[in-house]
Amino acid sequence: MSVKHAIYRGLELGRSVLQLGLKSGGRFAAKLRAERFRVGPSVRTAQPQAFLPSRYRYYRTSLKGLAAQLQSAAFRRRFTGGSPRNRAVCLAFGLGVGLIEQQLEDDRKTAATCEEIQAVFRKKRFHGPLKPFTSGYKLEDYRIGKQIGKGSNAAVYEAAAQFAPSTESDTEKKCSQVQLREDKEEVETARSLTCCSLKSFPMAIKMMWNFGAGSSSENILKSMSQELVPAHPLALKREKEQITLDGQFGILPKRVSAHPNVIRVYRAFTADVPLLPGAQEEYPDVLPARLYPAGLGNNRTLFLVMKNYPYTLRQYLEESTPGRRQGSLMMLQLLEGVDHLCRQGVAHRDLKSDNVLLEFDSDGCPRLVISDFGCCLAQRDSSLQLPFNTIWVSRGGNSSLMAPEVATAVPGCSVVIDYSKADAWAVGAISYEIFGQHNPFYRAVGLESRRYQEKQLPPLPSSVPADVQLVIRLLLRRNPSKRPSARVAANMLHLSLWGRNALANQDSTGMKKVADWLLCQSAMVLLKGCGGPSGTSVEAELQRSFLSNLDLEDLRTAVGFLLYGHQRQACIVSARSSVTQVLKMDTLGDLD
Ligand SMILES: Nc1ncnc2c1ncn2[C@@H]1O[C@H](COP(=O)(O)OP(=O)(O)OP(=O)(O)O)[C@@H](O)[C@H]1O
Repeated sequence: MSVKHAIYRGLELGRSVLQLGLKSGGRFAAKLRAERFRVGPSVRTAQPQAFLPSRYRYYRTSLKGLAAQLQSAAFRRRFTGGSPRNRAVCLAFGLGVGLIEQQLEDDRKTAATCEEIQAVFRKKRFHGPLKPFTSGYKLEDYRIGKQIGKGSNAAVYEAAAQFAPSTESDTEKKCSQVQLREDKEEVETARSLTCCSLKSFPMAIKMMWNFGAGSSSENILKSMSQELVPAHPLALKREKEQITLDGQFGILPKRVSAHPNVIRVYRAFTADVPLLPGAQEEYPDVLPARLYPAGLGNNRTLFLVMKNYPYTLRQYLEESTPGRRQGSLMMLQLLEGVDHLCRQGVAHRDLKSDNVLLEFDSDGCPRLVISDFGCCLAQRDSSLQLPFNTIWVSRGGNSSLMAPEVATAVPGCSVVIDYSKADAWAVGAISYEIFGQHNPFYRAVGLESRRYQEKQLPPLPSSVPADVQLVIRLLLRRNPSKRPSARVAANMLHLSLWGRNALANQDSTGMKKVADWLLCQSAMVLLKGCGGPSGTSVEAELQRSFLSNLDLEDLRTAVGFLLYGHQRQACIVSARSSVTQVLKMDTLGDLD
């Protein structure tokens, strides 16, 4: 073996040890975090060694031991005393081990940076879009306007509080700003009409259709409990809450905290079904016999009060095609919303463009809000694993957008469906609609989530940024273990939108440049937050969401995916690259 070869082999060996080190380092990151919280919130006040978990300390000590051995006389005699080849191997191996130490130190610093940033941004909690109000637990508390939507389980009406006569509100101001920014004349006319309506009726009331739940409030709340997952803590009247918490009728479902991209239910109450506009023409069968003799509905039902949004995502996309940046921001909001739900142990299970509501921020950027939790999985233990032992267990709504692992599950005694990445898959499919294409899993294209092959996915237009195309392709991977989580996919979009410079000349192991970028980004978001209304823009909300959920491992995975995508892209663009090279990279990508 030549000296050149020997150096090469030594470095390879060192690199392998380094990679092993990084993997183990990652596994210990969570422990490291836990330990740090035990010691105290500030890293600077603790001695670096004090917050290292014991296995991590052991690991570092072993590596140090290894390095020491390398320097020991016996070791030197054995390897360095011989040929130049042995000396080269030894030198390179030592270099590898030195790199590990440095890498671990960098990792520790980056993890600490992530946690400090996270702590700062977690303190600023998001409060819902409507101003808090104290009344509103009865149907008579509201003025009800025209019908604004209808699904298979409910009709939705615009509403205003009787107890708060409408004044020049925030909604009004926002509307006029949106109107000013709108350039297309016809859209302007439609939107100003919508805005007038939103001004008079800033709320929406969803009246559930009640067939089988009976007419007692407890039974209604129990059978429609999933609708309460996005409910405000004060949504139910105190006594009702007590009955449902302590009474014989079981407990309320878990509830998710407020998030800019998840609907907030402000009030939930039961009341007698009223005869609302269009009821006898549009949904006579679900009315109680008192209102329509042939009706099959029960006398009482559940009402949910929310903010009134001017569009659903589907309606908006029927009249507009978002540009590159706006489309990326819209997709990112869905991923942030899904990640928020996942973290709280909730899977929506019925994501589609009708179940996403849309309004505009003060800059005219669409803000997306995930709504309709009627099919969600929200288990008390926050697990996203559903035992699937009989065909009577519901897999969720809308079978066209059911992730492959859900659609192909066959019931059996120890079968469990894992929903942790199912909503992220649906976001991948909806993203086609956001970028002006047919959803590949609807009739026009006709793929079936049960049996499609990834290579059958239709190409996206070249106007869609390459990173976004990569994220969509990854989200639609059949195998959930090869699919990024919503968090990782969101991180990829954040990095692509705001952190491209941090990725230049970056490899997936060293994260120092990314950590520096995170610090700059945090400072910028904090400054913007102090500067007034820009703090409530969609972009600012997204950046805060990202910074409050930082995790080194998720970030590293996102960087890895993006770098893989960039290399692949460079390979394709390069005139010299051969098809086999690109194919080889794709196989590698499939393996990670
Ligand atoms: N807060 C809201 N603001 C404005 N429109 C709304 C709101 N909530 C619902 N809608 C409209 O009402 C429609 C039906 O609402 P929703 O999807 O919640 O009903 P559903 O019967 O549970 O639907 P599904 O058929 O998906 O089960 C929506 O597609 C939308 O058009």
